[in-house]
Amino acid sequence: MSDLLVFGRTGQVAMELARLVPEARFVGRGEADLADPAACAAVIGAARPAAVINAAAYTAVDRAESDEVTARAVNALAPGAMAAACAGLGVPFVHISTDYVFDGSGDAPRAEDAPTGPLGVYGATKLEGERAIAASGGQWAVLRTSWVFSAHGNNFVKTMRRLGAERPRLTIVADQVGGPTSAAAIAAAVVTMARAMQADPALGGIHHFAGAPDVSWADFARVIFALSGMATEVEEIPTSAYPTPARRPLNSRLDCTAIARDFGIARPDWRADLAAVIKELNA
Ligand SMILES: NC(=O)C1=CN([C@@H]2O[C@H](COP(=O)(O)OP(=O)(O)OC[C@H]3O[C@@H](n4cnc5c(N)ncnc54)[C@H](OP(=O)(O)O)[C@@H]3O)[C@@H](O)[C@H]2O)C=CC1
Ligand SMILES: Cc1cn([C@H]2C[C@H](O)[C@@H](COP(=O)(O)OP(=O)(O)O[C@H]3O[C@@H](C)C(=O)[C@@H](O)[C@H]3O)O2)c(=O)[nH]c1=O
Ligand SMILES: [Mg+2]
Repeated sequence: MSDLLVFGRTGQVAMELARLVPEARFVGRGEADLADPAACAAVIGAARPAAVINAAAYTAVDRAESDEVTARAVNALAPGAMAAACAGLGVPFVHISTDYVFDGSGDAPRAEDAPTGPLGVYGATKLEGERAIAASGGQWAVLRTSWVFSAHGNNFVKTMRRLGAERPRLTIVADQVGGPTSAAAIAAAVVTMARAMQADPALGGIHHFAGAPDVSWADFARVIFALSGMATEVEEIPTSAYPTPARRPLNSRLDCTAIARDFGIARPDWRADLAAVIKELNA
């Protein structure tokens, strides 16, 4: 896709997009700061791309609690401005959102129309972004995903390998359950969606996409250590024993049937993707 414009250069998903569609135009912070929504719209207006993917966001969940103004500009106002600019050009806009728009109650996987109820500023501003995009009147899609990992940037896999190398035993929450998702699988999904939307103007809307099977962070950590050949022990703790500025949902399970039906995209097995990422980290 040579006429594709991507917001983000250095993030996990942006880096995987650069591998997948190197011919796309990648817009970094130096070219458009998402704290300045009008600047983002101006970049789209000047470039006149055939489709836009937004892979940039304010993802520091705890920091967002004390930095709400910036988090809102980046996660809500800028995506809204991007979607409006795409609507003006009549081109598809694909955005990425999060399991943190939900309150995490119960233990059933959530469908796209399940009631939202973010527990913190990050989730609340991401939800505001979804709503601003939906109000744009153009052709848009929002991919809600969870627990992203890759060989680049900050993520739980890299944190575990760093902490596990320093300590024989780690305490990890076992009552938060979700689907770890590789940035590579997300990149492939959003490119597939953008292409399909170009071909069919009726396609779009919110779609859930997460790796399978669902696991707790503690179980995820155990597989990270096993595949890394590390002997680090995992002690299971409840969320109440791991206080953080932002509350996090306990149940992050996403029902991913709609994306299979509408776009032919299946849930990726995170264990296979994790093995590939660990191989890359070891190389
Ligand atoms: N990480 C996760 O676990 C999850 C992420 N998501 C969503 O997936 C998407 C991609 O996330 P991921 O790849 O992990 O994100 P990362 O945190 O790895 O990267 C974020 C990207 O956004 C850019 N960015 C942040 N602030 C600004 C700004 N003010 N102006 C311009 N660029 C900015 C960063 O640039 P710079 O390097 O210059 O700061 C970076 O390229 C996001 O929408 C996120 O909300 C959804 C579920 C889980
Ligand atoms: C480092 C560490 C974390 N934890 C817990 C904290 C948290 O509940 C869980 C995961 O830690 P993280 O810092 O990766 O959590 P967090 O940054 O909140 O991850 C989230 O990021 C945003 C951007 C999303 O959209 C979500 O899908 C999710 O991936 O593990 C432990 O229990 N022990 C530890 O030693
Ligand atoms: Mg984090």
